[in-house]
Amino acid sequence: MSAVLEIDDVSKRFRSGGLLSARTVEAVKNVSFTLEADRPEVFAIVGQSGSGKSTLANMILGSEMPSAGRIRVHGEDITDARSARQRIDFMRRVQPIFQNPFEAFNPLTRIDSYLFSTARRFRDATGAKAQEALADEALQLVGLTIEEVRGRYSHELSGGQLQRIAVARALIPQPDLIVADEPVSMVDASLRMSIVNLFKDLRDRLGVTIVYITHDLATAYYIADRLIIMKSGEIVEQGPAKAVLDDPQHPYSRALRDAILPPDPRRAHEIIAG
Ligand SMILES: Nc1ncnc2c1ncn2[C@@H]1O[C@H](COP(=O)(O)OP(=O)(O)OP(=O)(O)O)[C@@H](O)[C@H]1O
Repeated sequence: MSAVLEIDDVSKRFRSGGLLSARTVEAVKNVSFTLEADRPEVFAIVGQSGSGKSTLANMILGSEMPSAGRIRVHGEDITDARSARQRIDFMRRVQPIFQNPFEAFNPLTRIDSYLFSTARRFRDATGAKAQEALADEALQLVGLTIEEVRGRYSHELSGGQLQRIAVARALIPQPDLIVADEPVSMVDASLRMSIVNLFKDLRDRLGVTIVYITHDLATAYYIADRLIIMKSGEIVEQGPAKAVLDDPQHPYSRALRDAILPPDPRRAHEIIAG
């Protein structure tokens, strides 16, 4: 069986500055890892600000192209030119969750219409009834119902509820890979744990592989099966999340861990809940 995701020696360089002050930033350098299809997991990409996490996420989502290396989703090279049909198929299989749920929804647009249009676009649901049924099914997977959401606008819902709805929207296309970039950092501490647990639940109940991008070692310790730790675009350490964070080998990972995790990291859940 092919891998859900193969990142093969991927690098990304950006040119910035003006004509006279042009410089090149190596945001991601020679990163490789594979997420197997027969083993759904939460795979964390951990690092401080500027370590290249979002650039890597954007390349997995196809919104940035690598400067070098290959990215394959189910064996298909997404760095190759693709037809519109292939692009839609890719978007169905790989769904993003972003940091700020308030920015994910236009305040003037009813929240339910996002779910209905996703059902129309990715599941060919043409009638209102079919769209509602698919929206409700996805909302129930995240602990909500269509009754709680129908006719409402983003300002009428909490950050935690909106992030659940963003996850529900991402589930409608029935993806096998979700790329979540700092999905709990803008959610109230009191609701953070429930969102974090939701990702574990999607892995276990639906078999969805989650790429979880974070600067927060406590949530990574709590939910990730495996992780990579990035510094200045490079992987400095990788492996099973708990083994790496219980006994980090690289000085950078040790410093990160000592700064963020409690002396007994098994108490990470206390930090997440605030
Ligand atoms: N479009 C761009 N043009 C120029 N430089 C960029 C661009 N995008 C990112 N970079 C640079 O690449 C490096 C990695 O940035 P990136 O946003 O991927 O890091 P990050 O780990 O996600 O950080 P954060 O957690 O702050 O979002 C940084 O030095 C950043 O300034």
